[in-house]
Amino acid sequence: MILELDCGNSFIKWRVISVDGAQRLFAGVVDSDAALFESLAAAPELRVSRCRLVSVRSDAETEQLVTRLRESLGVDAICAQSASQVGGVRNGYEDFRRLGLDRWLAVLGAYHLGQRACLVVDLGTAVTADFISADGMHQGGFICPGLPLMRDQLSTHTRRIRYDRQVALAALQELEPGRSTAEAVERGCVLMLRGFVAEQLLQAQARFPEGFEVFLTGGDAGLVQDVVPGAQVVPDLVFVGLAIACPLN
Ligand SMILES: Nc1ncnc2c1ncn2[C@@H]1O[C@H](COP(=O)(O)OP(=O)(O)O)[C@@H](O)[C@H]1O
Ligand SMILES: CC(C)(COP(=O)(O)O)[C@@H](O)C(=O)NCCC(=O)O
Ligand SMILES: [K+]
Repeated sequence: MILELDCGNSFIKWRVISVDGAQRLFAGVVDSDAALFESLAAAPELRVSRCRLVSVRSDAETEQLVTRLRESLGVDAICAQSASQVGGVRNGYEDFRRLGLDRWLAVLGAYHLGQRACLVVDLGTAVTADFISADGMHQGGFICPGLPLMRDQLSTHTRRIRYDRQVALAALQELEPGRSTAEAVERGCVLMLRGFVAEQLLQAQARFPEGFEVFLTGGDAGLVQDVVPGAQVVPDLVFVGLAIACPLN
């Protein structure tokens, strides 16, 4: 079994696939290393022989996780590294090492699945958009705060924006103008995300007149899905790229 990990700024997405990659055996989302090892311990008949991961966390945090994986599962995790080119895809950053590794893998995954020009939007702690031309050139992208950062900034920097999490979830049942603080903030922030995605779509239309594929991923992809009716929502997009960047044979 192969253990795959996508360590974002807020959550670790993990999954266990069969060695031939054909089956997804276990999967989960956890908010800490400790919770990851609890989940793995609870997976019945787990036999991990290989492990690969991508992390946008600090080197120290990533090394700590790799050490713990070695101690508890006996596997040496392979970590995705920056590259100026993988297969037919070229990194468009001035310094390719600066492009977030999750973005790079999502770009690799999208181009592999789409086989033509692509727009990739990843909605997590931050929201990122990346453009790839039909011939595999990553053209750069945009970064803005994601939903959790937007709402946290509002509550941190105001005196009277306060509401609890349960109310927040209920507020997102619809997007009419809010009649409470929770509704006004939650819906306002979701509209920011949707507006951002709509703008990326316009940019892609101008950039790729011959046509393009749109990929949405990240924990909040569902909130913007209907802004781009033809979009493919691929929660595992980073893992698709991880398999390309870190082949195990
Ligand atoms: N089951 C879930 N677990 C965690 N976050 C979720 C879930 N479903 C939706 N979300 C949303 O996804 C966001 C995190 O997305 P994610 O792509 O995991 O972020 P990151 O890669 O930055 O850690 C959360 O802030 C939350 O709004
Ligand atoms: C932009 C990000 C913070 C997104 O992280 P995430 O929301 O997935 O946790 C991450 O890709 C990152 O740290 N990038 C480095 C900066 C850059 O891509 O230019
Ligand atoms: K992201």
